[in-house]
Amino acid sequence: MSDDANAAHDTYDVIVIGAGPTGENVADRTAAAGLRTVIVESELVGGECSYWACIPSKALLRPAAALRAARSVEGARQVAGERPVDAAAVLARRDSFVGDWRDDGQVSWLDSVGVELVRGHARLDGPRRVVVGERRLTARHAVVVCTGSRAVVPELPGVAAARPWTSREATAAKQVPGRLAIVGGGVVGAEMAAAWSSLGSRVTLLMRGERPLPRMEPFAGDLVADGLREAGVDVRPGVSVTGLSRGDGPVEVALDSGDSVTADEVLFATGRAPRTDDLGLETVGLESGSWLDVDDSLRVTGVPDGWLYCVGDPNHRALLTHQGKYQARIAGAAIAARAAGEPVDDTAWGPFAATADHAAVPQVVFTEPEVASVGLTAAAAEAAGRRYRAVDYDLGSVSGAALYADGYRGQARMVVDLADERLLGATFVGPGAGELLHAATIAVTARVPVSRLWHAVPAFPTVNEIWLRLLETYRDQPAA
Ligand SMILES: Cc1cc2nc3c(=O)[nH]c(=O)nc-3n(C[C@H](O)[C@H](O)[C@H](O)COP(=O)(O)OP(=O)(O)OC[C@H]3O[C@@H](n4cnc5c(N)ncnc54)[C@H](O)[C@@H]3O)c2cc1C
Ligand SMILES: NC(=O)c1ccc[n+]([C@@H]2O[C@H](COP(=O)([O-])OP(=O)(O)OC[C@H]3O[C@@H](n4cnc5c(N)ncnc54)[C@H](O)[C@@H]3O)[C@@H](O)[C@H]2O)c1
Repeated sequence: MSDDANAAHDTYDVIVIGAGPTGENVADRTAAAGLRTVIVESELVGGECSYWACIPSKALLRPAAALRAARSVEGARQVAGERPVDAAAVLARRDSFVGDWRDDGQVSWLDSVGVELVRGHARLDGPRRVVVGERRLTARHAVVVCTGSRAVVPELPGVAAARPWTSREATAAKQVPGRLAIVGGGVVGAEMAAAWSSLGSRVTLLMRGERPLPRMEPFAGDLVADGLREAGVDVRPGVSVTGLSRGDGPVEVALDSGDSVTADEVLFATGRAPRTDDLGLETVGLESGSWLDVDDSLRVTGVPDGWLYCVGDPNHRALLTHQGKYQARIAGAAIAARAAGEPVDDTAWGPFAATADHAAVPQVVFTEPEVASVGLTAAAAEAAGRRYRAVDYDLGSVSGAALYADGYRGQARMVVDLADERLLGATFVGPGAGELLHAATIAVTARVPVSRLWHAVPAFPTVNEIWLRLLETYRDQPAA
């Protein structure tokens, strides 16, 4: 092939960097719109979510949840018995969910939707240009950064020699450590404490704040802390790690209280950083290693001609797979419309605006009890200066919950905007609460008036009857 032919071959309509769930979805959308699309991946097609995050973590958590569900119903309890999960079988099931860390299945899918794959580390090299090893790719319409995030480990004395786990090792470990210390009480810390304690580790959860899950309603963190303690986790709020030491044996984790914790492994679950270093951002006037600001059509702000997009974790809007995939659908539609010279109206809630990122982000934390939330918490509504009312109800007191599990314990809250009596947010905590969430997501997204929610009748006897109780409480008990 002549040099000219090679150059033409490496010109695409759209170049996507990173084949995690968000990159795959952008590429799928632009290819479906008839745009010649290439995706570049430096590790495994499927990204963090498929191999070291969502999928393996949920695979580790689910068997213990199933066993607890059986044990919480008289009649089934007697058959389920007292034994813990079979750790080897749980790890083997996890391995099968991650395809033994091989990406053949996802590569075939890319092929089936007409997206070309280039393996290697991509770097920007000026406007619309991307370099991958020897290959130089050029984009006619858009380059989309979908590079995800990585775990942040704080720089503490002795941390490197302690060989700490991050979320990667915590989701991929092949052996159950006898003792596991976890630093950080966010979502990863809480879920991994639940998972590894169910697999037989003696877990100590160290957190600086009062309770786990500090961004959620306080009752959520309190109920999760109770659940973890009942599962045998040593939950220690209000402590900071000051240093670590490790020789050939266990690791010693020193605390500001003067105490220390001895463990076989230590996991740092202390937040994420964007994978935007070593990406050539400086060649297009952006700061290397920074989170990338985007508009609602996911275009990076401050880049002339609007050819650069960023979808998923590195735009820092919501570090969640489903939200990144939503952004991918929006960005894909906007890229295709702009490429076709069609007008892109990015009015809120239109096809080219990721408006839900600002108003209705759902999340489920798969601990015992589960936490399911969408929209604003009461504290966030307060901080946003909204006139709101928080309505609380004991989730365990609805008939559906009593039938679902003996002694069902849980709590629900809805946050109502008093300006127009529509939902701003909702949180449900309890066994299986994740499955309650989507009705709330629809109510918050569609801004359904409370008066109309009265007509949305929950089936009897399901846990969804909580909606009726929350609405009755809102109607019958005037705000304090
Ligand atoms: C332990 C854990 C559990 C989680 N559980 C959930 C959950 O249950 N539900 C949920 O919604 N979210 C969950 N998350 C969050 C979720 O994993 C992320 O939000 C999601 O993976 C983001 O997708 P992404 O496509 O933006 O990035 P990623 O999945 O990180 O994919 C990015 C891809 O880009 C590639 N890449 C990076 N730089 C380059 C480059 N320069 N060149 C080429 N390729 C590159 C990477 O190799 C990677 O494959 C969890 C996170 C963690 C850590
Ligand atoms: N089920 C899910 O939806 C799910 C599961 C896991 C992760 N995720 C996503 O992944 C992202 C990352 O999760 P994460 O738990 O790593 O981050 P996070 O930001 O949720 O929590 C990190 C916690 O570590 C604490 N921390 C930071 N530095 C510390 C230090 N030096 N010492 C002690 N504590 C420290 C922070 O105060 C915070 O509470 C989250 O944004 C979450 O949305 C989602």
